[in-house]
Amino acid sequence: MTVTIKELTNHSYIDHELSASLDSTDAFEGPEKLLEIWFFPPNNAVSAGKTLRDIAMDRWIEILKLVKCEVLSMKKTKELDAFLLSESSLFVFDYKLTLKTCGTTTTLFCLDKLFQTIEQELSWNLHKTPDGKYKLFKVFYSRRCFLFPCKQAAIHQNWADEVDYLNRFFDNGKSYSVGRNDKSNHWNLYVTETDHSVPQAKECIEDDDETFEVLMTELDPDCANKFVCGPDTSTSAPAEPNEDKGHNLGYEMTKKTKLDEIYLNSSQDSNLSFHHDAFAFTPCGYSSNMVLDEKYYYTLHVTPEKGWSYASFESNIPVFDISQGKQDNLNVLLHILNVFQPREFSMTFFTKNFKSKSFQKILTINESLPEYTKLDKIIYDLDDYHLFYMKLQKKI
Ligand SMILES: C[S@+](CC[C@H](N)C(=O)[O-])C[C@H]1O[C@@H](n2cnc3c(N)ncnc32)[C@H](O)[C@@H]1O
Repeated sequence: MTVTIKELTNHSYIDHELSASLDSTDAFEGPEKLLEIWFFPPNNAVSAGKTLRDIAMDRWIEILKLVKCEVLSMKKTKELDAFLLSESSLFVFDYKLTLKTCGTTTTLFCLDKLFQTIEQELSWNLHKTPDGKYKLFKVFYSRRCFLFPCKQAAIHQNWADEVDYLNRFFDNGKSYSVGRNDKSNHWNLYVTETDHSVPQAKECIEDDDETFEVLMTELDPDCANKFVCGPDTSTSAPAEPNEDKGHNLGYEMTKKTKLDEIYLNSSQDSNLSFHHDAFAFTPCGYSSNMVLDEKYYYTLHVTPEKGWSYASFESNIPVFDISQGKQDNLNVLLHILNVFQPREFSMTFFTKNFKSKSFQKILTINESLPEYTKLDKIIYDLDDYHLFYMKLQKKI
């Protein structure tokens, strides 16, 4: 069950007008700001009331306006809503969300409105400290160094200002600068200490949450070209009223580059469900969300322009477990590197389970990448997560 044309007409929401009008020819900041908020612990069963997935589309549009991005389309699955944005993606689960935005978006400016919306629309009583800061289960905010920091708005121009801003909302955050600072290509992380006072079900099942991210720069020009569609010269309307050119081309790019075949479980003979949504920008650029087994996602975003080419991959799929040991993150990484062939890339892997086969495999992953030299390799023991970071460069 790899990507099928049928899925093109299977959106829960689609903005055809926006899809037809997006165009950009300026230098573009591919590297994303990544915000992940866990309002309650995983598998939380405390709240029998509304969840984040009950927030209406027009509310999300208002919240995202503050971030300076728009919703292109959305797919609802049994356990998550996957939004494809004009600048990357938003994934909304019952009690957590992941917002990934690139360009000159102002990600953190949505926090106030987001919390207000949650309190008003969902009647959640978000816990606060006496000085009015939010006590949420866990918050992550991360990004690599920007390619064009001066183009960013206000607080996003430098990490210290972003941390100050986050500290206005949370009182238990820690900030890390990961990797060499002298090369202007390190990676930053802000993470709050897990708040165990947040109410949770007595029999809350501990989740082996893991996230794998690969951030690539200086893509091979031929590989990058596969994500260029050129100026829109067509005057004809899309074949189907439920389709638009951006989504049609996104589908074709996904198929041609085999980005729908990264995980074995998305193949025909798998019994797990697979949903996808992809968009090709004019004249170039690509974004896609893929959802496996109704609750796991992987997302890819590509800025192919020469001079600032960039591609990112992020996944919360526990590949070793879900494939019953047939596939691991090395196979996933090799597939991605083959599609983009970057000159440099960094990867991060978060897991709660230090002893898992996935984490043990990741620790030596560079030994299986003979074309690349390791620049940085760092492990952090963070509260209840372990973080692995590695930066690599192609051998000349
Ligand atoms: C949104 S996509 C993917 C961004 C992503 N963060 C990445 O990894 O590169 C960005 C690519 O689409 C192109 N693009 C074209 N029109 C755009 C628009 N209206 N908004 C954002 N990107 C646009 C950009 O020039 C860039 O090549």
